[in-house]
Amino acid sequence: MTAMRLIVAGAAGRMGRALVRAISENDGVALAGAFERAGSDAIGRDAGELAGVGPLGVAVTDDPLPLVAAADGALDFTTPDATVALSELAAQGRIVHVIGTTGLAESHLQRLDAAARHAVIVRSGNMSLGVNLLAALVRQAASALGPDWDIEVLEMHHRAKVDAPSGTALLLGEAAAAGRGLSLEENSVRSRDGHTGPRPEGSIGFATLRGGTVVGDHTVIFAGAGERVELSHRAEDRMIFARGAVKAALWGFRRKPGHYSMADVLGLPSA
Ligand SMILES: NC(=O)C1=CN([C@@H]2O[C@H](COP(=O)(O)OP(=O)(O)OC[C@H]3O[C@@H](n4cnc5c(N)ncnc54)[C@H](OP(=O)(O)O)[C@@H]3O)[C@@H](O)[C@H]2O)C=CC1
Ligand SMILES: O=C(O)C1=N[C@H](C(=O)O)C[C@H](O)C1
Repeated sequence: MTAMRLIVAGAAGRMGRALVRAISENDGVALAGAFERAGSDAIGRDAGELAGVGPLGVAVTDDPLPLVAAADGALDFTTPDATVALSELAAQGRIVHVIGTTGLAESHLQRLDAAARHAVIVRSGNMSLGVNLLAALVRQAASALGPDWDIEVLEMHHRAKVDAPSGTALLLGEAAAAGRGLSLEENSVRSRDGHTGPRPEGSIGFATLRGGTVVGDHTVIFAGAGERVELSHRAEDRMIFARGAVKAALWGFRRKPGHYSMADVLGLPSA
């Protein structure tokens, strides 16, 4: 069987390098290209050397267009604007676009939906098996525990993370809201400061911590009268996300265009 040809966006980034490593360890996929932001110091360097797996004969470029034309899929953990631009190329090339990028606004999501008419988009705020299982458990707990249990989502990430709450925290919030039959948008409290007044009934709160090199910690707290239930996930290695992204690409290969989630890939209930 011929390997699925994958390209990596943001190949010099923290996740980009993990993605190149994940591709190099999986015989079902092959690295067909790697690109970075124009002006990046990584342009011209070998993607395998950047990733620490030795030379792979794939130089980092700054032009995704010819790469998309010769690929079956793209793995993309970059920025919202870069992701939307790549989704338009993925639609033209009718390829799989696996998106891990977080911090997307409604306007970005609308453009991804448009691209998903022709591309197979698999997008998730967290590509790990553990977090997607956690989301299913959170949904179940939110439904079983009932409205007098307050829900708070706590997350901590490394000092370089630029968006908050994390994509995972929002995914877990969506799962909790689905379990309660609520809209997250209408019930979330994303920050607190000063005289906030008491906690609005039925709200889902978010708290964000940043520091050091933390890969990603998430806890959903169900706080009842006199007791608490806490469901947690701790990511110890970015390879869990990268291997999940490769799995998503293989799942999406030759599937019909659409906007899918990691829950679809893993066969788990989605929020
Ligand atoms: N869904 C999931 O499972 C996970 C999602 N993430 C998300 O992935 C994203 C990236 O995270 P991380 O790897 O830590 O961040 P990094 O900043 O380390 O990597 C992002 C890379 O993308 C590059 N880039 C920026 N613009 C473009 C462009 N137009 N074309 C190509 N490359 C570009 C950056 O280049 P430069 O630095 O030169 O600007 C950088 O090398 C974040 O949104 C993060 O939240 C992270 C882990 C898991
Ligand atoms: O930026 C990160 O690092 C991570 N981002 C994702 C998120 O926003 O949830 C996933 C993971 O927690 C790491």
